[in-house]
Amino acid sequence: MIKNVVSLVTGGASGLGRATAERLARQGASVVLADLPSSNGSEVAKELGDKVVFVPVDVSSEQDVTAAVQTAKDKFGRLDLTVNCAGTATAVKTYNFNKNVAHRLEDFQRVINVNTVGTFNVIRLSAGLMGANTPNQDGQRGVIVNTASVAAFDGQIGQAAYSASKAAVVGMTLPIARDLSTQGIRICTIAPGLFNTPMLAALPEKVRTFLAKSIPFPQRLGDPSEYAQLVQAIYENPLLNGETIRLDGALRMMP
Ligand SMILES: CC(=O)CC(=O)SCCNC(=O)CCNC(=O)[C@H](O)C(C)(C)COP(=O)(O)OP(=O)(O)OC[C@H]1O[C@@H](n2cnc3c(N)ncnc32)[C@H](O)[C@@H]1OP(=O)(O)O
Ligand SMILES: NC(=O)C1=CN([C@@H]2O[C@H](COP(=O)(O)OP(=O)(O)OC[C@H]3O[C@@H](n4cnc5c(N)ncnc54)[C@H](O)[C@@H]3O)[C@@H](O)[C@H]2O)C=CC1
Repeated sequence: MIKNVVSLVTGGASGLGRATAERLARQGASVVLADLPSSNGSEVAKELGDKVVFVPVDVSSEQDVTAAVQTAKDKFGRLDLTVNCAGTATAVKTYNFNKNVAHRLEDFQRVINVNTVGTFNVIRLSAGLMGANTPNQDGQRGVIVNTASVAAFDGQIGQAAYSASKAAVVGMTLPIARDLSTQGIRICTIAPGLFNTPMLAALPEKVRTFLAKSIPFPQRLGDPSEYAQLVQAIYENPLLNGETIRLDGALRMMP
């Protein structure tokens, strides 16, 4: 079912987005791979073949995302699947009493701007192009998959900004499913646990080991291909809509 699908994958140059672009391309889908101009998206797109096109995008920019959606239309004629993987994290306490310093407001705003505003920006502009599709026999015109995090539910010390930004993605999932239902566009959110990507590699080794040991089963970091597998399952199952799915080996993060 993935063959001939036209997709847009944000954050496609690295980690979960890259694995998703790879899986889609391998099965014959076309991919608009959107990532920051500073990323290696251009090289990744070349590696993945002719049907993968890199577009430099900051997901929080209306102009950039409009250009990415337009690329899907110009190069491939339509848009069937959008996967929001672009994201950023920070780890700072709300108030550090040892240093007598408050969490910088700009850091909080930056994380919300990319993870929440950026995700919504991509959703709203993708929906416009998907709405022009001819519906399938079930009335479906398109599918959107977002990426939250288990931190939306059990954020740790230092995760106020990140957790808030991801909880907002969880929160927007049902109302957007309702908004887009008239056009037959489905939307689901994946809340990953701990995946072996460059983002997680930024955590101190001690924290990573501690976190991995706290996963009930399987007691290891997730492989990005396992995230991509769920994206495909969501695309292929017509009844999945308005839901957030934890993909975490039953992890519940400690404070
Ligand atoms: C990416 C996802 O979507 C999935 C996830 O959410 S993965 C979970 C991500 N979790 C985080 O990012 C945790 C964020 N928090 C932190 O990094 C830190 O708590 C903080 C930097 C915000 C503050 O740390 P702090 O209280 O000032 O203490 P700090 O001096 O840094 O650390 C004290 C000790 O506790 C450890 N520690 C801190 N946070 C820890 C945690 N969450 N788990 C285990 N150990 C931790 C430190 O490694 C350190 O150990 P040592 O003294 O032996 O070096
Ligand atoms: N790795 C993990 O364990 C988990 C990751 N997540 C989420 O999954 C998503 C993907 O994360 P990873 O692949 O791990 O991280 P990553 O850091 O490997 O990849 C993120 C990609 O997003 C891009 N990006 C960042 N800001 C952007 C912006 N403003 N516009 C366009 N692209 C931007 C980066 O350039 C990068 O290529 C993120 O939303 C992250 O919060 C959630 C839970 C766990």
